[in-house]
Amino acid sequence: MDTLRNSLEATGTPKLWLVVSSILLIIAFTARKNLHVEYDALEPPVIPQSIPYIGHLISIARYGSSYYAMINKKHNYPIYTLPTWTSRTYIITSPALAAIIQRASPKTSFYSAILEVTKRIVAFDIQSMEIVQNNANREAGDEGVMPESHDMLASTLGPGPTLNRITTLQLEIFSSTLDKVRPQGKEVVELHSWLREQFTLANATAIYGPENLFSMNASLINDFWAFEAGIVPLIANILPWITARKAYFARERVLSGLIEYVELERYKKAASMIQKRIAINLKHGLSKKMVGHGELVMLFAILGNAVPTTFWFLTHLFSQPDLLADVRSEIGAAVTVNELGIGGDGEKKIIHVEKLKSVAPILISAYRETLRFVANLTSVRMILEDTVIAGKYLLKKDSIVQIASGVIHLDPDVWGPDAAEFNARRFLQTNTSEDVTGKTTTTPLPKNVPSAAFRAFGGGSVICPGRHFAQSEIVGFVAAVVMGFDFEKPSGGAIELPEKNDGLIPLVVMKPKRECMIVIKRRKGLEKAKWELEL
Ligand code: HEM
Repeated sequence: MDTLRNSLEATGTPKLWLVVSSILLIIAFTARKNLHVEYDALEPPVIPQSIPYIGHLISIARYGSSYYAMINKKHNYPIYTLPTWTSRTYIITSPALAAIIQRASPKTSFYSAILEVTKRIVAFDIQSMEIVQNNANREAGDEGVMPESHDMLASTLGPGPTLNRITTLQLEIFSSTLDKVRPQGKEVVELHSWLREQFTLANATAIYGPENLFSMNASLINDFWAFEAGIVPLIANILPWITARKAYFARERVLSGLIEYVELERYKKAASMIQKRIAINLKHGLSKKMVGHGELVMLFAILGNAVPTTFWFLTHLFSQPDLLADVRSEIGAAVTVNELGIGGDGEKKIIHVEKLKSVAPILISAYRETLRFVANLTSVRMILEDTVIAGKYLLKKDSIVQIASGVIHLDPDVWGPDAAEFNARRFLQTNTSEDVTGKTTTTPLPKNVPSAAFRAFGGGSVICPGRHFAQSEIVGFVAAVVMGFDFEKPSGGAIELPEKNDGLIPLVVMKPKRECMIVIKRRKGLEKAKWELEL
């Protein structure tokens, strides 16, 4: 308890694992009798824990996703059971078993697993939870908040004119915000914060319209990221106004902005996917206030992974000068040049983002490799009925299954002996068919790697619907930065790759361990160029 007090006094916010472990320890000793869990001999092997009932929970809170890697190093099971509190979680580390679990089945459910977490993220009230949980697993057809919202997002964010409209707008906004970045001399920026600034308003404007909450009140941008940084303690929900003080009050302000957005019907100027989403929620009886709350999880989905993915994509490119030169030369083939008209100064250079798919295979391969390298999000499902998978593992009703993407992404048996290294060319293939012999293109998966092994966007019926948008915006943005700017260390020379933080609970793509200060400047000889992104 002294340690807990010291930690509180030193930081104002205690470390989550300390709070969780202290509280769980007290409850465990008082409620010992009710916590006994029987295991069936057919369940996956049980990993013993050092402290009864709570050992794994404390370790997950303390070591985050690296705890799964630690267990894997010791046991190397394709699936195992982690006893947790009054139940168990099954952890899958084999792509073959992941493929079985992510297949649509009435015995497993994504929504039953995530809606409780969503409730804690967005602070839904009890009535709203009843509404969103109603028919979430399509027991009675396709009506209900979750089925309708899922189908609508899958269609509006799938390839086609609606997606093209949002992407075009997003790229236009990036072109104009990047054009305003004209560093004077040796301008030093913290890269992650700089990217948050570039993405937050651009995404919100393209998707939530010109009257989005951040355009109406710019201070909410910092509040959104303060909420995001404290999302795990908010989900733990143990006196969050004390244990996650900064995030809790920042979320209150963002929620007020979202409620105002809905009440004043500012969404009427938003992209059609947001208009439709809000219409579905209102139709099913959510109050305007709770519809506002619901948009917080959407903002989190849009921004939470795109920003850190862009961070790693850029740092990998700028820390390897040879790779950077290769990528610049590839992107050059997707650029057309126009002289600026009267009053213009320099050249207008247009990067054609769709064209990058065919002319810039190393760039696209490096994007996928970045995702493999840093996306350690676990896919979760709830087991709705006792079920046996692969003919031998019994999974018990009401348990959670997690697919440990971080472990699968770095498994040498799946990706080869260099699995732990970043290889920008991993997703390249040389065509052998007669018409295009010798032409190098990007492949979704290297030879012999099963599709369930690339887990950045999850898989199965709930695979991330934003993946097409994410690729265009991230690849487009990175292409413009690479062509227009140079990054250097403040002390000079190529930047160093920051260390990944794998010690957090994996709700989003990994973040860097420390701040990453860089000098940003326009490329020599191209200082006056105006870069534009077109789909
Ligand atoms: C690099 C960027 C991104 C990554 C790595 C990512 C990753 C993921 C993952 C892992 C899931 C869960 C799938 C599963 O468990 O099988 C997911 C779901 C989701 N993502 Fe993304 N995402 C990204 C960008 C986006 C963007 C830009 C949007 C919106 C425009 C978006 C919208 C969603 C939504 C709405 C869901 C929930 C799907 C459902 O309810 O069926 N994501 N994403």
